[in-house]
Amino acid sequence: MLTIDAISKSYLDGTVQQHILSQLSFSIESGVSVSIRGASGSGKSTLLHLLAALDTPDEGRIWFSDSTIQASKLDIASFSEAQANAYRMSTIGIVFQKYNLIDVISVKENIFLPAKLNAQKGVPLDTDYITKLMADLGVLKHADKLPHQLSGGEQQRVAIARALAHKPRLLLADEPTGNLDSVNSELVSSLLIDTCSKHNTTLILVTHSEKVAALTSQQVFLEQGRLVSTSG
Ligand SMILES: Nc1ncnc2c1ncn2[C@@H]1O[C@H](COP(=O)(O)OP(=O)(O)OP(=O)(O)O)[C@@H](O)[C@H]1O
Repeated sequence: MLTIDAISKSYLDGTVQQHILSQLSFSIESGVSVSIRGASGSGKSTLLHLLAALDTPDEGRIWFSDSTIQASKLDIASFSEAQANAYRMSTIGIVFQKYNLIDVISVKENIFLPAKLNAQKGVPLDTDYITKLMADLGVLKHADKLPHQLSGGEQQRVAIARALAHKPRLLLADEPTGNLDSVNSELVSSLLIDTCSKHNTTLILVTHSEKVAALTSQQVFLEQGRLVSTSG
């Protein structure tokens, strides 16, 4: 379960304190997909950064527990630098709006690269699992191509495979289909949601699209850093 417990975050803008997230609380069962919507500037990416331990809240706690995690629960907001690095390396995966693929290496090498780097640090590399993942996401047939030889939707499916290759327990996706047309956006979002569900990976999906949000099992809506509604 992921529990966001009364987190607040503000930034200093010149001399003015900007309150981005204010006493935000909600929780998500393991393996469930959740969409986060809200107007531009409502704090969606800020929330994802906190969940990724890339930043810390001013107040509040973030807990993550899962049957695969040895500690009873992870206290994400209180991680040391080393704990945050280990968490980002093994527990979570991230998908961005920009695919961030390396254009001089093949699709297959892109997908395997982070998993291979993780393997050097002791995270097991499961080649059969990654190959199956590539097939499920429809990119196995493109394995030897360079990223620029693929369409935007295909490139994002490669980025999703890369983010899931080390079997993260939590996948954070920040407007992953924001660059795609609506048909591709729904197709890639469905694949993302189904793949996470199949592997019991909790998915947090930031989106502006009502249609994409409707595909997730829980919907959260932020307004000026506050939760205004949840459904599902
Ligand atoms: N590191 C930072 N320093 C100062 N201000 C920041 C920082 N990160 C975010 N902000 C501000 O926090 C506010 C919320 O930003 P955030 O990116 O979380 O919004 P968002 O809901 O994801 O918006 P969008 O839909 O446009 O991506 C914005 O006004 C932004 O300028």
